[in-house]
Amino acid sequence: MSVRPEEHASALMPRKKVTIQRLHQLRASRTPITMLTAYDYPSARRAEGADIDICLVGDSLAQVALGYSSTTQLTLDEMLYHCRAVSRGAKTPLLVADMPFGTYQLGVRDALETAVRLVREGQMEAVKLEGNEEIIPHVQALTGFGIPVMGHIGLLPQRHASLSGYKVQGRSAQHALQILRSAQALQDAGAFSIVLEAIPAQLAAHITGQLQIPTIGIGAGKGCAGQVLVQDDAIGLWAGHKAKFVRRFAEVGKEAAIGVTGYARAVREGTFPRDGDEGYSMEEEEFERFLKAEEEADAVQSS
Ligand SMILES: Nc1nc(=O)c2c([nH]1)NC[C@@H]1CN(c3ccc(C(=O)N[C@@H](CCC(=O)O)C(=O)O)cc3)CN21
Ligand SMILES: CC(C)C(=O)C(=O)O
Ligand SMILES: [Mg+2]
Repeated sequence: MSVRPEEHASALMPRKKVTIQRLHQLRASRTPITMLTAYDYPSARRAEGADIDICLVGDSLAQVALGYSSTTQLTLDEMLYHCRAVSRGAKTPLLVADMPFGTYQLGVRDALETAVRLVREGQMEAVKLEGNEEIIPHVQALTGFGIPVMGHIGLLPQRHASLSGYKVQGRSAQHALQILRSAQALQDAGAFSIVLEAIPAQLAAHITGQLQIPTIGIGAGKGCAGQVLVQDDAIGLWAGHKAKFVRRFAEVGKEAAIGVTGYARAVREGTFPRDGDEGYSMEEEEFERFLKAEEEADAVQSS
């Protein structure tokens, strides 16, 4: 197989920062956009190493990295802490952070304050908000001040209570139309891209065709301009619920369990560490001198 010129170049040269303009080029050339979550330095390094286009510090970290029962428990300070770690590990991908639940609902001013903190303290380059018409003023204000905004429509995990769970959205003609209108309104408000979560593939493909900005799907079929997954789902590290749209491209969780149980067993069996191996030693003569020195010091003290 021949190596395409851009692949060859990327192997030799430092990768070029992914910009919003670059995302639009990818969409125009029908090259699928890759987006993946990262919650910390090592996961960000993996995203960087795989040439991921957009690195998302998703509020899914609430469940996946912090053990909360839903994303609504996450605080802005917790999100900022993870954003800083990700920004140290991923330099090339566009860095996007979810606006945590409760950090934009109180008003446009609240949204601006949150987004400014994510950019300034969290070192993020763009923010993502879940919502439809009700967030249009927020999107207009943020983009008006030059903070790029990614929309997120369809299944909105921050609203799992009012949605009665994590369910596919837009299966009726009426609801599908509402989702299309939301997408158009978000584009008009200045969003640079929109995540489409858990909606029928036909609807996602139709919305993608109607919009100028790239759509990024999760459980939305292959007709989107790009795809996003939670990294822990993609590498088989998340042991919790597996949604229908998840594919595990590796089984890291199983490997990790083998490593941890193997370590515990070896320590208990006395096979780790081995004599001489896996440790440090000093010259036998020097150790003898040490024992003698100890003896002499003890003798001086007891006299
Ligand atoms: N590990 C992880 N991956 C995610 O994708 C994710 C999170 N956590 N946490 C925050 C939200 C929650 N998400 C979810 C959670 C569950 C389903 C789910 O189970 N959906 C059903 C659909 C059932 C239906 O209506 O037909 C499924 O069976 O896939 C979907 C998205 C997506 N986000
Ligand atoms: C799954 C993506 C779209 C997300 O919002 C998250 O990880 O929080
Ligand atoms: Mg999210």
